[in-house]
Amino acid sequence: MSNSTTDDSLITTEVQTDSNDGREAPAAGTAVAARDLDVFYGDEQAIDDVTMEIPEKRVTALIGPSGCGKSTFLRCINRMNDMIEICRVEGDVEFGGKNVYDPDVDPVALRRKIGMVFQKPNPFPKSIRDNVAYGLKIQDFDGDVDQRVEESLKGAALWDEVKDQLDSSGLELSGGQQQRLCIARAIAPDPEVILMDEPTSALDPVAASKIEDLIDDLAEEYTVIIVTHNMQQAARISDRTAVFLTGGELVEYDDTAKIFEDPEEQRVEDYITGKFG
Ligand SMILES: Nc1ncnc2c1ncn2[C@@H]1O[C@H](COP(=O)(O)OP(=O)(O)OP(=O)(O)O)[C@@H](O)[C@H]1O
Repeated sequence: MSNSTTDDSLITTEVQTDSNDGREAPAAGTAVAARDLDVFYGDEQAIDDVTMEIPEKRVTALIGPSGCGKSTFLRCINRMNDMIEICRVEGDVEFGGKNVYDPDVDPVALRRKIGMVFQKPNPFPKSIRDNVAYGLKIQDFDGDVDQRVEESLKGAALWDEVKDQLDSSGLELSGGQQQRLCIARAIAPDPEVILMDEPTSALDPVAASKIEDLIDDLAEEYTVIIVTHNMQQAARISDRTAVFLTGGELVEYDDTAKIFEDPEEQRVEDYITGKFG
C-alpha cells in the first residue's frame, strides 16, 4: 500500500491513514505545516501560536534574533524536543497528513523521514562508510548498502573526495567535509525533509560556500528547512523566509525576495536593516 507519505512507516501500530480528526489537510505541495503551535520550557513560552505551511522541495529559511525560538521550532518538526524534559508542545505539526505529535507516531521512524544536520559537524568515531550506513543498519535496510553509501556521498558532494578512503575515520576529514558527511548520513535513509540548524556557522567561508551550493542542489529532491543567523545566506539560498522575533512570534513569512526587499512589517525591516538583533 502506498499513498504518499501518510505513512505506515511513521507509526508503530496500525491506524487508519485518514486519522487527522477532520483537520484541513495541507495543500498539495506542502511538506510540513505547523498549526497553532505553542512551545514551552517550563513556564517560559518559546514559540507563540505559530501557523505556517512549508513548501516541499524548496529551501525555507528561519531567521530572527538570538533566543527568538528558531531552533525550538526546527526541533519540533522531527520531535527532537522530546529529548528535553521540560519542553511541552501544544498544537500540531503536520507531515504526510498526520500530526507528528499523535501518540501512534514513532519518533525514530519520523526522524528517518525528517533528517537533521547540526551546527557543529558531528560524525561518529567510525569509518566514512559506517557513518553513512549507520541509519540504514538501524532500519534493517535490505538493499545494497555500498550502493546507497555511494549515492548518499554523491548527493552530499563528497564522493569524489573520499571514494578511495571509505574505511578511514570520518573524524580525519576537514570541518567542511565532516559537515558534508553528516549531510550524507542524513540523506542515506531517503528522507523527505532535511532540517539544518546553522549548518555553516562553524565553517570557514570556502567550506560554507560549498554547503550553500549543496543546499541548492538538495532542494531538487528534498525539502530543506534551515535556521541561519546569516541574513545574506538566507537571501542567497532560500525560496521562502520566516522571520521570528522575540517571544517566539512568527512576524512575517513570505517569498525571500519580498522579505528582504519589501517586507510588510516595520519590525521586520528594522531587523533586516540591522536596527536591532
Ligand atoms: N533546553 C532548553 N531549556 C530551557 N530553555 C530553553 C532550552 N532551549 C531553548 N530554551 C529557551 O527558549 C527560547 C528560544 O530558544 P531557541 O534556542 O529556540 O532560540 P533561537 O532563536 O534558536 O536562538 P539562537 O539564535 O541563539 O540559537 C530561549 O529563551 C531559550 O533560552
